[in-house]
Amino acid sequence: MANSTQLILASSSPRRKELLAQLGFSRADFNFTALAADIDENHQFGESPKDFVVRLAVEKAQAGLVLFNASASVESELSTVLVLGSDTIVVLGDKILGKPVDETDALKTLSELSGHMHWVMTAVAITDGEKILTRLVETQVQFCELSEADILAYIATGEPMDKAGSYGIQALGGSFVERIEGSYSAVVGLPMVETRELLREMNVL
Ligand SMILES: Cc1cn([C@H]2C[C@H](O)[C@@H](COP(=O)(O)OP(=O)(O)OP(=O)(O)O)O2)c(=O)[nH]c1=O
Repeated sequence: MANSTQLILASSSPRRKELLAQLGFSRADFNFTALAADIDENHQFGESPKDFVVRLAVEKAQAGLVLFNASASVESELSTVLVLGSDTIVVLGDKILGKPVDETDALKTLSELSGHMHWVMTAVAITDGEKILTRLVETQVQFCELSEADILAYIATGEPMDKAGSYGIQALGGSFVERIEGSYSAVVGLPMVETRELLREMNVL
């Protein structure tokens, strides 16, 4: 990674941080800074799930750039800044399922996912302040049948509360997943292949 390029991950997700770090294996000088870019994540009336998730990834990247620039030192003003944002949603039929607002909501979501196939959509956006590149990755996930007791025991672990669709495929929630068709890393929050492509296009890797 050129010394004059600073990569920022506009995310507070520890999973995205881990996945992005894994992409730097071929560059000893690969590094990035993570900062939380809080945006309004409300769905707009009439917006398709695909447009919604891409918009949020773009807005996170743009908000991250604004935040970074606001705190940048004179030295860092001389370098190129690239900011990466990402967003994940679960889509069941025509319903968008984000993170649960509370345990009752998690129970409702997991009951709906039980025994059914849903889509996980993850978008990634990277910007240098002038251009913005995006990728959208859609993955099909089939859940096994869950009893209410299974769901309540899962909710009691606390795992669902910060995750889209109220589950984490990378942890206990993985035991509900019968099969997936698509990108595992995208379900976890950052599609590795597509993110690597974007970083290559921006000359980071
Ligand atoms: C479906 C699924 C989602 N998730 C996570 C990925 C995302 O972190 C989260 C969805 O919320 P997001 O709003 O996409 O991200 P976030 O709020 O966690 O982080 P950021 O600061 O980048 O906005 O759900 C899993 O960890 N495992 C899964 O199996």
